[in-house]
Amino acid sequence: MIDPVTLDGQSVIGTFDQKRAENAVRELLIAVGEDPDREGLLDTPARVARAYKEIFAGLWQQPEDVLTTTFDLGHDEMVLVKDIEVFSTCEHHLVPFQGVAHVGYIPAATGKITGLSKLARLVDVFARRPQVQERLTSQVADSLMRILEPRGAIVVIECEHMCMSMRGIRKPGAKTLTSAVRGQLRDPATRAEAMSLIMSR
Ligand SMILES: Nc1nc2c(ncn2[C@@H]2O[C@H](COP(=O)(O)OP(=O)(O)OP(=O)(O)O)[C@@H](O)[C@H]2O)c(=O)[nH]1
Ligand SMILES: [Zn+2]
Repeated sequence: MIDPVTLDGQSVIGTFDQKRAENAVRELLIAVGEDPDREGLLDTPARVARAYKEIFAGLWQQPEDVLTTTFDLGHDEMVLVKDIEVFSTCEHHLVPFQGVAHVGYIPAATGKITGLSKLARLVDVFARRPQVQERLTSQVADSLMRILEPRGAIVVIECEHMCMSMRGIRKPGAKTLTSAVRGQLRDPATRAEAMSLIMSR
């Protein structure tokens, strides 16, 4: 057993092991009563393992890897990117949750601004891990605060969880909203301005 390493509040114990993932998928197929040696399933363990490598690629990335481009535009008012598509995986059932993220921040007067696409890349770093929506939301906000040192940050995520739609309680269409608000965006007027931008269609 490798000692866990804590990444942004999430501990991981190693890097991706393709062979081990293939063996696990083969075992799972046997466990559900399937024949992993029938023609249609022959390549499935390797294929699923590769898919998991992609789906969980964020486990081996750091937010610093994507918030690279920073520049000083002298702009010190709110920047908000909304409706960023999110695909993540619920850590309780390993099925997807999907929706949108809205990410905003107020740069410091002399502070750093990042490229708009980097905010979407930041969401992906954390979404591509086994997740709960609350932790995903706060990881995005906390890493923005740490790396860009803005005056404030707001992250709102709206998702449908397949573990609530396709199984269990079976309530398709139910949406979970989570928010993480930091720094000056906690001020009621500033927060209200951000929320009205987020909610406007
Ligand atoms: N807070 C939170 N809960 C989540 C998230 N994703 C899934 N869950 C919940 O995690 C819980 C796991 O509950 P358990 O009782 O251990 O599992 P279960 O028997 O499969 O529960 P059901 O889904 O109610 O059938 C469920 O209530 C899920 O809805 C998430 O992102 N955040
Ligand atoms: Zn779940």
